[in-house]
Amino acid sequence: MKNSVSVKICGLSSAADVAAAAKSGVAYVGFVFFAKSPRNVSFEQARALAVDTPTGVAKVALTVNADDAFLDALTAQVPLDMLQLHGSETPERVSQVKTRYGLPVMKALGVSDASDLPAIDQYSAVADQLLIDAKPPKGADLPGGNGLAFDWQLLADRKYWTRPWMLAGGLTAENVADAVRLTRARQVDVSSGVESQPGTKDARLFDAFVKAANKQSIPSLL
Ligand SMILES: O=C(O)c1ccccc1N[C@@H]1O[C@H](COP(=O)(O)O)[C@@H](O)[C@H]1O
Repeated sequence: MKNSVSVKICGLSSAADVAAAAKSGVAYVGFVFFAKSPRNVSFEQARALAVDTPTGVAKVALTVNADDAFLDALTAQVPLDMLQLHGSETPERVSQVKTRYGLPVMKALGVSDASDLPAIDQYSAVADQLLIDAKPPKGADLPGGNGLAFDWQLLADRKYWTRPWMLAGGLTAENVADAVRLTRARQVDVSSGVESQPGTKDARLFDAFVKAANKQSIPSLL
């Protein structure tokens, strides 16, 4: 049966991990293009991984405040299905990227308290998808991928967002069912939670994560 909560595993850097993620039933695989990240991959590495990604699994490139020169080179060299903008890109920049590259754009937005929620609406008007992640701690090297969760209760009473959205931040096989139940997320994203150490995925955790994400799913009426 098809998973009703779509899972993205981010920060993949080996062909074996991409194959294992696809076998676990993920909807998306993510490749990180951010030099400071332990999950950073080169365009050449990503191209090889993307070419081998099974049809039906969307290939997402995660970038952080990337300029046009970087995105021109990335999109020319790596076959992609989506761009994930994980920096402080403005709504105007999201629109520019969408127009220039003709790819769906997912904008990541950090949440630590209720005051972070109104800004999400501005992006809802321009991005194809939203990714709601924990805000990184002050002074952190990485704007995401820190294995930190935020208070999911903040999303429990949210008003309707007009775009599909994904929940991220500190998710693991142990907590993702609770996160889905509280937030009613239909898509979840994980990186650190399926790793044995930063940057090293543990493919044995992929199945457990995908299963746990779907544990609380509402049964289909069909
Ligand atoms: O994973 C990274 O190294 C990374 C680097 C820069 C920006 C975002 C990054 N990861 C994204 O962060 C979230 C949450 O990750 P985690 O599960 O808490 O480790 C996820 O969207 C990753 O795609």
